Amino acid sequence: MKTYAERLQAAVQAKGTPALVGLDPRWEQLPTEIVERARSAATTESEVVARAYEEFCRRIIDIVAGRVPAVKPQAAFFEACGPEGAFALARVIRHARDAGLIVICDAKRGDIGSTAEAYASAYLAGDDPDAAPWAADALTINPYLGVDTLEPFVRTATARGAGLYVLVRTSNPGAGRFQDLTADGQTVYHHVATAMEELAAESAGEGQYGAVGAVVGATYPSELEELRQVMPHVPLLIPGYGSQGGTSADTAAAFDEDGHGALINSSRGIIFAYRREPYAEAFGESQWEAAVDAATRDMIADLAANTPAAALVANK
Ligand SMILES: O=C(O)c1cc(=O)[nH]c(=O)n1[C@@H]1O[C@H](COP(=O)(O)O)[C@@H](O)[C@H]1O
Repeated sequence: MKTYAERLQAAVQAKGTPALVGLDPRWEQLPTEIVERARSAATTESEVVARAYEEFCRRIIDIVAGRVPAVKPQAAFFEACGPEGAFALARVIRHARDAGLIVICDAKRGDIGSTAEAYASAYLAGDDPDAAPWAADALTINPYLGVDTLEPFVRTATARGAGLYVLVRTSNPGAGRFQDLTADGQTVYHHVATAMEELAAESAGEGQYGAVGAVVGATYPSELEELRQVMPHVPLLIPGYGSQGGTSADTAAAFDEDGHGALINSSRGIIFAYRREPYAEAFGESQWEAAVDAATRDMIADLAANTPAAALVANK
């Protein structure tokens, strides 16, 4: 069995980019053709929405699978349409895995240890897609309940070759209200980072990166720089690029000199590219898939031009 870090590194190297496409389907922004097809095929409103989300995400996966190493389905949007949404999410994850992509399920779970165990076995399939019903390679985790609640996730991840991304310094405007509080002379996020580094170093073995990753927002570049120093064994997931204002240069400190160590996520900026310039003018809604492809290529080029991810292209 390969570890998550090994599989991730191979996927990033093969595609030559750390770009991560976020699958955040939003009803009001879906192309009309998809909405209409779903309406004609389903009866209840939640069936219509779930069917539309599934088709939209499958088609995005088909476009980006040749270009990027990973996708990040956002569970919230699927959960919002009830049981049909849960089935749709499971099928979208499968489809992405069948397309050879690493799948990070963004469900931000976290609970007392015995409950965390159930979450871990539900989501963390790791190397074997049949090992869990939501067959993800990795899962986002909320660490607020304490390190003991992370241990069941770490055990399952290590046993199955799966990964975790623990919220350390989030991208939202209010992130600092709790995360920047200081205790024992350090910020709360710094304490969380120190604990994640210990867990990652334990699971890294001989390798540079472990199974325990961290989420750090692109919208806080100086915190990102600090956190990369604190967590040398921790693979990073960086949201906030694009729609939230983070730039490629803001993410540069996340990478090692070979261009590994971080995935940079963009969700709305890619999947709804047809709704914003320059893609709206160039493609429009009728060519929304071409807009997705162009926005993905532009993001890949931007990361290669302004971050150490350039080394991935050179070594491809
Ligand atoms: O865990 C995450 O992915 C996450 C953490 C964070 O600090 N900020 C953040 O935006 N996210 C997620 O990343 C995605 C960002 O979407 P866009 O702003 O559309 O690129 C959403 O699915 C968010 O839930």
